Amino acid sequence: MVMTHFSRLRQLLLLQPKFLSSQPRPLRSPPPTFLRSVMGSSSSFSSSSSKLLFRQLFENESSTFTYLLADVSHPDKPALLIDPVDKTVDRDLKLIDELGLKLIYAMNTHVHADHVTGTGLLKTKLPGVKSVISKASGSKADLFLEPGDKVSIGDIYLEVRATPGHTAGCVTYVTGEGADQPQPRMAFTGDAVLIRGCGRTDFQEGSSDQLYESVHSQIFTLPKDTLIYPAHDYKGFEVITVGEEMQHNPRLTKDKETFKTIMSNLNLSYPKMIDVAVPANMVCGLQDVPSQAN
Ligand SMILES: N[C@@H](CCC(=O)N[C@@H](CSS)C(=O)NCC(=O)O)C(=O)O
Ligand SMILES: [Fe+2]
Repeated sequence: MVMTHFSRLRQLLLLQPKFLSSQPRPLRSPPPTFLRSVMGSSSSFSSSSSKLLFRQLFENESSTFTYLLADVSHPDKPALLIDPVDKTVDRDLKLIDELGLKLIYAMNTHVHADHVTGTGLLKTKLPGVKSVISKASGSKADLFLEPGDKVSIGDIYLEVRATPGHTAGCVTYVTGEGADQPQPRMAFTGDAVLIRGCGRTDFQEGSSDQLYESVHSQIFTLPKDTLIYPAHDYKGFEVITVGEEMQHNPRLTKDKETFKTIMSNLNLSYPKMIDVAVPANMVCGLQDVPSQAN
């Protein structure tokens, strides 16, 4: 499904009329607080916005972060997942059930090369969930995003920024601007920016020139206190700020030519699962079930 633009203020929420409401918000009990805790592969923390529920989850084999966001002040508690992994779908669904959330969107930042996305599996287990990816990815999904699009759950939204370079279709999702939105802002950078690193650029139409431009124009221009949540971590980090990464990223702080030299000398071996993962992820992770691969 290709969506049209309306002043780039379009929100995917419009496709979910039940979440459109002009009614005043019902009075509710004191807002829940979500204190930071690091327990196994899951963590959460408080936001100045009482309506955001946030969880950072980890998949050990591919070192992938999955993010759960929900608007818990909305009666339906609408939720979305960013970069779910097939192997941890049951964990994610159990958590969603325990928290009483309604999963609306299963989103990817890009076509992953190292693991199979959980979006297709989520759709089979929770019919009604919409898979979401950038139009530029060329992958199958229910909803295709373009730069400037907004994905809403309740009153919270994610803005889509094109950050190609690791792959041609990479996007970064940034929480909305404004008093009503989570502060500080949060940027889900996929593999564009990793903490003290960045995504490799040697396959999937990767380009170090493009990645450098993407990061410097779309991510390092965000407020310095913006929290960066990457798709992977190989070094024991969980979250960092834009300001800190602008100062300490060993690759992206360099000038572009030095960056390109660094990137062409990484000498990384290909991800073990690349030959399985990329074809699977081009069809939402369900290459063997074509009728459900959207
Ligand atoms: N060893 C892992 C793959 C590690 C890898 O290549 N990671 C990617 C992100 S997943 S496409 C990457 O961009 N790494 C950058 C870096 O500097 O490490 C496996 O076999 O799966
Ligand atoms: Fe990747």
